[in-house]
Amino acid sequence: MTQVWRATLEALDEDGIPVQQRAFLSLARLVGLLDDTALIAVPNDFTKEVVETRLRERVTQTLGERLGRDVRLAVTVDPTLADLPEPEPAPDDGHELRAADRRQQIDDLDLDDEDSDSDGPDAGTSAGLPPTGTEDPAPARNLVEVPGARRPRPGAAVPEQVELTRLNAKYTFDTFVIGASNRFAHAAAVAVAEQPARAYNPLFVYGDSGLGKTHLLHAIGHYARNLFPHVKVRYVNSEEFTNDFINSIRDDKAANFQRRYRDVDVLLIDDIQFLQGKVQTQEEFFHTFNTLHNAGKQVVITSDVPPKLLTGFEARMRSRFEMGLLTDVQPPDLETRIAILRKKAIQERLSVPEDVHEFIASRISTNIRELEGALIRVTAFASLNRQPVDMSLAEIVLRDLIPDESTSQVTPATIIAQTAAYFGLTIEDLQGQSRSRVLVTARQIAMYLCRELTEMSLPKIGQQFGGRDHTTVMHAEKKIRQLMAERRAIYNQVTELTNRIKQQSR
Ligand SMILES: Nc1ncnc2c1ncn2[C@@H]1O[C@H](COP(=O)(O)OP(=O)(O)OP(=O)(O)O)[C@@H](O)[C@H]1O
Repeated sequence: MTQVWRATLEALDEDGIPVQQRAFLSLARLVGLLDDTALIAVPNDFTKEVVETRLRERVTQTLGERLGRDVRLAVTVDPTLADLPEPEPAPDDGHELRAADRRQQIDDLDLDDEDSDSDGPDAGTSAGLPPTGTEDPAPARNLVEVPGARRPRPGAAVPEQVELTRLNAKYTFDTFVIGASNRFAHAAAVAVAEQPARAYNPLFVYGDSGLGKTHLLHAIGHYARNLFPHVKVRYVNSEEFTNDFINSIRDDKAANFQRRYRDVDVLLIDDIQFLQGKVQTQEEFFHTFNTLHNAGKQVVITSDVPPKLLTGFEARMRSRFEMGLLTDVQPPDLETRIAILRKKAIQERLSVPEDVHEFIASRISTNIRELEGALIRVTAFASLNRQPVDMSLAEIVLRDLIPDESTSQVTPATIIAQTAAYFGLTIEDLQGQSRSRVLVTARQIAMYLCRELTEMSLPKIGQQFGGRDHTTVMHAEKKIRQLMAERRAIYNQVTELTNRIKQQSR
């Protein structure tokens, strides 16, 4: 596959393809072929748009020639392609710096990540070129099988025409720690995956933010697909469902939309509370739900509250949600929190002594996302300072950690305003389209902090930043975590900024 793609690019080069367009193609990977459809993965929506519009014809023709048959292109976004190897860490830059110095620090880091912000066509880099991608072809991950498609091999994928969606590879039952707080929800989720539509239908899982609902949904999808390779699974956040619905009306593609959601065996719908008050979308979901349920297809729903407390929903909808099994997830007890940290440390290959796990688990009790965030902070600090992870280090890093209750007062407005002030930028800068290195990094830090310090969903955070896509927020979170582990300057900046925001929000 790699060779065919390389040959295609070489042929396009020889053909005299403009350098800008060539640069976009260097970010793309040929990840699979199914019948006459070639699946191309690109790192962001902007590259997808360019490949699908300006480059489609040339690529289709050249690739077809290399393969000796006619092909069609399907382009999918895989944000992991945007992850670039980083140069060596910068020296210690200290804490007390002015805004201009902080911007300079980012500029000095030699980050090559302008691609990370996958927004509109006017969002090009200063040179008008996308950055170069990694040379290794990244496998398209977590592609979910769809009607008529064969089960994808590892590293291969299925084309978009027959529908394709994503599951997070990390969210499996294997990586899910069972404790008293989630035992019932876990057992119900396993039962549903083992017997879609025959165990409990719908399965409705509710509970506060960061307690593993999304994790369980994805795990159901993975496990069901492993057991029944031909099962068609679709995971969707209810905000994406809403956007998809609105777009389908706008583009007159209602039939496509209905096929996408009704022609599945297992529909996993996350955070249903976001449909609150959206009358038309609810109506559409109601029909989707009924169609699937009547056809003996599985529906799994998550929410922050039980159906009875879902305000802004019609009674007929709430009663549908109660037809199957209701289960909640509770904050984990201390033992479960420690077990989650242990598992996370093993997963991320972090060496963390037992007393540090216990210390972190004792400090953070109500949100597993925060628990993981604290572990990452401690280990990142240790690696930056080339120190072993021990209690005294953990105490220093978590000293300023303000108890959970206060985090609910942190708003995205505070985060954006504080981040702008910290870097000497304007709020419009952070919400706008500029892709200078400093702005991209500052924006990513603000997105990361929204993810860490608020309970907002990815799409909601994206909206706070000029209507950016949820994948941009996901990428920002990952990027900043990675930078914090590798760059002392970024670690210091994020820590200092976090403290300011928390002080401000007290
Ligand atoms: N029991 C568990 N074992 C291991 N990891 C867990 C567990 N529960 C949650 N996590 C981890 O905690 C993080 C937050 O979980 P998740 O996103 O599933 O929460 P959520 O309930 O869907 O939150 P939200 O309502 O904000 O979307 C994820 O990284 C997830 O993998």
